[in-house]
Amino acid sequence: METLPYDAQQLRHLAGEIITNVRELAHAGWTPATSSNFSRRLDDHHAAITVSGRDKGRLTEADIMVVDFDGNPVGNDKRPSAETLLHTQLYRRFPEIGCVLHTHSRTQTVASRLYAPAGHIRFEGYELQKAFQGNTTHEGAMDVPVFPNTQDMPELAGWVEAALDAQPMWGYLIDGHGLYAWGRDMAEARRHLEAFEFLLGCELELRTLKQ
Ligand SMILES: CSC[C@@H](O)[C@@H](O)C(=O)COP(=O)(O)O
Ligand SMILES: [Zn+2]
Repeated sequence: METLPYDAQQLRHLAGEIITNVRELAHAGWTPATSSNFSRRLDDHHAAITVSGRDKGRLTEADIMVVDFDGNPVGNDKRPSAETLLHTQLYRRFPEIGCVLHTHSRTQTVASRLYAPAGHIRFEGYELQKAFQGNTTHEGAMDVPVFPNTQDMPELAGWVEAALDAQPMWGYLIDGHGLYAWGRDMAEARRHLEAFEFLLGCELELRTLKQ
């Protein structure tokens, strides 16, 4: 029998966790038309990630595959998410990161369009800023980068890398595309994702009300 370079039992556990959580995100309408992708760190060299193009609301174990941190399939010949590099760059750079979530909600997409010219969106004075790991107060500003969209993943990953050099962050937007958020485990990454969604929604609503 082939010996796999990762723990197959752990993969099954993480795949189950991805399937359950992503089904909930899909039912919230955050993964329209097969968009979005999701991953968990397996170990120091491998991640479990969604196969490209699958309906994220109906994932099964067959829709989760293993890649190395260069984005190459390991132990399978499936096609990993088109945006695999945006996941693996985080696992490679931050050993503490265990989960990366990418969604395409309407709120995220509209906000990305509105704030792309500024290059960031600022959250200031929200109690929910404390949902982000390390934040202990609503005081102070939190800038979430908004990158241009491109199909050139190494280019996009380069912009993300530069932003990570400049400031601690738990997520970013891509113009006309969606949101990336991450955390040490699934629960933390989801908390961050939900906090981003809520705060972006508040900013959009305030903009409308103020007009
Ligand atoms: C279906 S359009 C969205 C895709 O182009 C992409 O942005 C996305 O989020 C999903 O791509 P995938 O390759 O399935 O991981
Ligand atoms: Zn996407």
